[in-house]
Amino acid sequence: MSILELSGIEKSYGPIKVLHGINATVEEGEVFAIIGPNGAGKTTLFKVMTGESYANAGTVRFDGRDVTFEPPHLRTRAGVGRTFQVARVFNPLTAIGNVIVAIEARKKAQNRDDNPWWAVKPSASTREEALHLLEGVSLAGKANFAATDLSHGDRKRLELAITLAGRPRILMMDEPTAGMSPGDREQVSLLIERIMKPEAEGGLSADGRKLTVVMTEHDMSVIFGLASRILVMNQGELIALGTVDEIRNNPQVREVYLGTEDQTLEIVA
Ligand SMILES: Nc1ncnc2c1ncn2[C@@H]1O[C@H](COP(=O)(O)OP(=O)(O)OP(=O)(O)O)[C@@H](O)[C@H]1O
Repeated sequence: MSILELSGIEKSYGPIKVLHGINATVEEGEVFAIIGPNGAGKTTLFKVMTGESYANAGTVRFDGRDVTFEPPHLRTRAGVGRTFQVARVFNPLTAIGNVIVAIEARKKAQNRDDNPWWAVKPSASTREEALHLLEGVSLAGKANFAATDLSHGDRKRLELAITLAGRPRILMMDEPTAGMSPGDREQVSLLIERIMKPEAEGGLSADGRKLTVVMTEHDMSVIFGLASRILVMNQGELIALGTVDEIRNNPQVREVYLGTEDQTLEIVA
């Protein structure tokens, strides 16, 4: 079943049109990657999906509901989680403190409780859930570190735990491996594969279903290792949408993005 549907998405900045009628659906449980050269419109399309930017024409549906003009915080509440190129964590708190606040925020939203979060004393079950999430992203050993003392990679792990605390149905990841070494990138790929699984299978998806992931990413080995399907953009147009093999063998994609050198493709083979 489609969890996200984009129909006829157009977007302009002033007189300049940067998205030209994008149609695509994201299926539940898949890793859907958006790739393309610099300036192709990937980030703009991603923001239209998260609500950080609104389309000038077309519709965005999440779980069958029209969310085209719904702001990000309401989409988050409905199950759209989001991570950023530079991890957004709350520096004054510890790692576990960050996750506790996110869990309490979710519970408050569920209970429609307007008490300020700082009045909350976390329950034992909240602490347990926070630790479980930190374990899931391999950060339990640093639960009591101040967020500000964590490395770049660990901050990304923490941001992931914070986002998962909201129990999203779809996880929108903007370049999850940005600024990482090749070894760290591989770790992140393995982590994404693992956390997507339902909890019963050792993952962190809380509702028994596989989590859906949408990502923009420049590292082709990450994309080709993880993606179920890939959307390729060029100059605001969707030029291809298909499986890894279909995209790797698409002559237009090779010409505008992957390169025609066999060497380029061997690296990611
Ligand atoms: N806020 C903005 N105002 C005006 N033009 C913008 C704005 N944001 C993006 N653009 C333009 O829209 C086009 C698409 O940009 P976008 O950032 O979506 O591309 P991208 O594929 O994500 O690029 P990159 O890989 O470099 O991040 C570019 O020409 C860019 O200059």
